[in-house]
Amino acid sequence: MSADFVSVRGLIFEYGSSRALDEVGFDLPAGSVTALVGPNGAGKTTLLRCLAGLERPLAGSIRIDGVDVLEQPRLAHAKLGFQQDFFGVYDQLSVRRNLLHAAAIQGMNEGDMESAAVWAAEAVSLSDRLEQKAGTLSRGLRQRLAIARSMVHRPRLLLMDEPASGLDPEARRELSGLIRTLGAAGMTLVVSSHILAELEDYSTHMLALRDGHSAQVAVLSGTTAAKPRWRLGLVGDAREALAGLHGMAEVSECEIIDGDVEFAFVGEPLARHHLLRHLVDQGVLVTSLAPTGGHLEKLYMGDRA
Ligand SMILES: Nc1ncnc2c1ncn2[C@@H]1O[C@H](COP(=O)(O)OP(=O)(O)OP(=O)(O)O)[C@@H](O)[C@H]1O
Repeated sequence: MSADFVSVRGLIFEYGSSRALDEVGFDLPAGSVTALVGPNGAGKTTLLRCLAGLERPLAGSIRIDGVDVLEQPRLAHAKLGFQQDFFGVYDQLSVRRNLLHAAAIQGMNEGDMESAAVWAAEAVSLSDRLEQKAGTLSRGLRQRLAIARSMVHRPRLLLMDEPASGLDPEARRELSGLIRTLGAAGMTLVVSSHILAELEDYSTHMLALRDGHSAQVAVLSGTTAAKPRWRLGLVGDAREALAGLHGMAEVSECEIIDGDVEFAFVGEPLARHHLLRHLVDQGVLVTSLAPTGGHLEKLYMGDRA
């Protein structure tokens, strides 16, 4: 990862006399998948619209891959895609026509549009639906089409505003898989949401906004999403549980919290069963094992304190 693919300094944005972004500044490395988190009204959408060059801030600077978004918005537009709700998805048009339309809006040569549409459909696993009308797709598939539209010109940066809103758990899981795949393919992504659990799956970085102020970007891991964390409820001495967990292959980052033990654990349900069995065999008085809100939630809540 190289540093500073996205670089924001002193960003101020006001709606009338109401300040939505107040001296926001951060850097994001290339290839990162950043969870943009914050409560309702924190300024997430406003920030994304500024990054996309759709709003002009009162002050500050935004550079994307070396391009000054405020001075060269057209050049910046070529480098980024912005997915917001189902904006630009036309229900009466086929998937192919929707994608060709997006390619035309991006100013692509006519000769390149067809291959771009086919590539984008493939990237979001819609190749087998190219001739289907968008209006007949499920919500999850329409969301994928909206994402495909926003990346038809192969941007290096993809901005997504609440992409999982309104999706059922199955479609959310598929969306997480898609975002992971795009990240693994080298795309830099910024994904906003106020549901931390869904961001946990694929984010490498977290940027928290609160009342228009940004906190420092937190690194969740080098290149992959943070490991899921679990909390072990106990009666008795937590240090015994810690000793029991020591050296188990799937377990890392153990810590004692309020008499319980929290740890990162990557493994199937059967591996969890073996873990519990091992602890019980060691005489550890286990009362519960449950997933925590995860690393991201911990960082976010810590940031609030
Ligand atoms: N068009 C607008 N006119 C006036 N104020 C606005 C406008 N859009 C947003 N705001 C205000 O700016 C602030 C930031 O809003 P924004 O939509 O960026 O927050 P958000 O973090 O995306 O919120 P949510 O999670 O609810 O989508 C809020 O106080 C909001 O009321």
